[in-house]
Order: sequence, then C-alpha cells, then structure tokens
Amino acid sequence: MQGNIFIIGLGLIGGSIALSIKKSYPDVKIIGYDVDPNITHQAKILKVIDHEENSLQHGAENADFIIISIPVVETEKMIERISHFQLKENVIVTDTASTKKSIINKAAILTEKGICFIGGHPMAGSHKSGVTAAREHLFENAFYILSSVSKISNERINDLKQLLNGTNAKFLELSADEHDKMTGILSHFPHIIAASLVGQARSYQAEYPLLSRLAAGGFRDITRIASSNPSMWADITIRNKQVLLSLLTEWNQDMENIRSIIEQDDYEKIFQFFVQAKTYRDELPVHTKGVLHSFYDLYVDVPDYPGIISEITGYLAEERISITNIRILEMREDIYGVLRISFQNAEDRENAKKCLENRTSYELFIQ
Ligand SMILES: NC(=O)c1ccc[n+]([C@@H]2O[C@H](COP(=O)([O-])OP(=O)(O)OC[C@H]3O[C@@H](n4cnc5c(N)ncnc54)[C@H](O)[C@@H]3O)[C@@H](O)[C@H]2O)c1
Ligand SMILES: O=C(O)C(=O)C[C@]1(C(=O)O)C=C[C@@H](O)C=C1
Repeated sequence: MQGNIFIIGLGLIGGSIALSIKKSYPDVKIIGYDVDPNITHQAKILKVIDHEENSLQHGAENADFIIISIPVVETEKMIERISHFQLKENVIVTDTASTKKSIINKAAILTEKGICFIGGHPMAGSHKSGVTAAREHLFENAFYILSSVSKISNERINDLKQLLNGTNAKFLELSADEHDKMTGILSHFPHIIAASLVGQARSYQAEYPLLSRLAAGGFRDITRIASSNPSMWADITIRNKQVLLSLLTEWNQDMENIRSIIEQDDYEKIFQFFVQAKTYRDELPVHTKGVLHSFYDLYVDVPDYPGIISEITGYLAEERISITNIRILEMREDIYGVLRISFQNAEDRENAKKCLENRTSYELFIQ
C-alpha cells in the first residue's frame, strides 16, 4: 500500500481506522485533520497519525485516500467543501457515518466530477467518543458496510477494502436504503429506546431518591448506549427520520398490544411475548462472534474489598492463564463490582472461566 491517507475527524472512529491501517501498513503515511487543532495535535502525540495537517485543502488535494469520519450532517457539508478542491484524479473518498442515504445523495457532487466516492459504515463502536477512546481492534469481526452512489468498479472497491484490511472487518455492500432501514432497526431505534428508558427513570428520581443507586445489571445493560454522544445521535435521528418514524409507529402499536394482554391478565400471551423475544435473541450471532467476542472478555461479579484484583489474577497466574487486560467497570457502593478480564483468545477465556468456577463462587458471565 502506497500513498497519502488523509483522515478528516480524529475521534473514536477516525482514530481507530488510522490505528488499524497503521497496523497493516506501518510504512504508509497517515495525515490527520480535525476541526479542533488541539485534537489533531493530541492524535499526533498519541501516535494515532503520522502527520498533523491544519489545512483541509492541502490535505485533501494531496491525498490518495480521504476518510471522512465526522458527524453525519458535518459529513454532508464536508463532501460539499472538498468538491471545490482540486482532488487527485484517482483519489478514493469514503466516510464512516452511521446513516447513508443523505450522504450518498450529497456525494453525487463528487461523482459528477469523476471523483470516486464509496460510502462506508463500520458497524462497531462505543458510547465513548474522542481520539483517546480509539482502538486498533475496534472493528474486528464487525460488519463494515459499503454503499455507493452509482456502480463503482470492483477494482476501486477492492482498493478501499485492501486499505481497510487491518480492521479485520467483514465487508458487505448494501444500498443506502437497505442500510438505513436495517441500521434504523438495529442501532438507531434502540438508541431512542435506551434514552427514553433513562428519561423514565429520571422522571421518578425526585420521588424515589434511591432509584439511581438501585439501577442493577438489567437496566445498566439496556441503557449503556444512552451514554453516547448526544450530538452524534441527534444527527443520526434527523437523517434517518422516515425509517425511525415508521419504527415508532410500529413500536407504539406493539406497546398497545402488550398493555392489552397485561390488562387482561392473559398469562399465555405474556409468556409467548417473552418466549419469542428470547428465541430470536438467543439465535443472534452476537452470541458466537462479532465485536463483543473479538475481545474475549470475561465478566466477574466481585465483592468490593481491597485485594480482589490480585486474588483473581493470582488464581489465573497459578494456572498459567495469561490475561491481556483487567479492569473494574463499576463498583456499586459496598456491594459488588464488575471486573472485566480480557484474554487473547477464546481458549484462554474458557480456561479462566473454569479456573474461577472451581476456585470462587463469584458469578461469571460472557456478554
Ligand atoms: N461512535 C460510534 O459508535 C460510531 C460507530 C460507527 C460509525 N460512527 C460514525 O462515525 C462518525 C464519527 O463518529 P465518532 O464516534 O468518531 O465521533 P467522535 O465525536 O469521537 O469524533 C468526531 C471528530 O470529528 C471532529 N469534527 C467534527 N466536525 C468536524 C469537521 N467539520 N471537520 C473536521 N473534524 C470535525 C470532532 O472534533 C471529533 O474529533 C459519525 O458520523 C458517526 O455517526 C460512529
Ligand atoms: O456499541 C455501541 O455503543 C454502539 O452504539 C455502536 C453502534 C451500534 O448501535 O451498534 C452505534 C453506532 C454505529 O453507527 C454503529 C455501532
């Protein structure tokens, strides 16, 4: 791989892409630009990029690949801006935004000028943002969706896939409509529900001051994504409006049905409601592959007392099981905390699980 890679937007996604490209092509030159020069500088210090660029035009005009990794509405504006520059004839421009239709429509401005634009969306991320959260392995085993304005040659698509092969993601080509519908169902709508659940709890906080401290595993799991960047999600919601409105209508209908079976004490229907959800959820590939498993994490519910980490690592060390990371995710006051232990592979994690099952009575789980 040769040439200049120009990354616009050095946050969680732009930074993670930069790191994954560097992993597969250590000699390639990664040039970074962020609207905030302090972030560009921080990315250089963190070795996420090789070179800080403070001129958007200079960076874009000298690039062989341009990766735009900024919020959805900003991405549209950026496509417009760079379309006025003298880009290299063979440059490939791509983005990482979470919606595709409005961006693909906007990118016609580039393709009409003969510039190749391939829309992209790595289907992995986090509720965290910013360059400090960037990780080389973020996209491992995740789907990476590609969508184009018009028919792009396989050769150009392969050039982009080759550049991004360090992501270890699985590429999938979808139309912008298919993309926005499916991500609406699986990602955008769930973020609205998570935020709404948190909103419901918040509305009872004054009446029940203990509420926030009682929030346990279930509430935590289903609302993690409510901690995501609000401006990113406002953009996504606005740009996937029609899909989200139709999902909301269906959801309201579904809630009405559930209200009705609860009102009627219809045990069998209530039971079937949960059975159907469990059956489909248990079959989702998220259980056997995908980004969650690529980190080979094991979670341990542990009591909060000094020395708990060394106790756990001690058991693993005695059985010569290596760990790559260990972290306390949360300590619920005076009760339990969750320890996340990461392993290099599934076998190490399995051995660790057996080891801790034999030696402790702590609850263990793999998400
Ligand atoms: N966070 C996720 O889980 C996730 C996953 C996949 C895709 N995405 C998409 O990727 C894009 C980036 O998301 P992120 O999570 O990296 O956000 P982020 O907030 O971590 O980073 C965005 C960066 O873009 C910069 N920026 C904003 N406007 C800019 C502009 N006009 N010019 C240059 N830089 C600008 C910001 O300063 C920031 O450093 C978004 O479109 C998002 O929808 C996010
Ligand atoms: O894991 C998370 O926190 C995410 O929200 C990641 C997530 C998702 O909804 O799955 C969010 C937005 C992206 O466009 C792709 C992935």
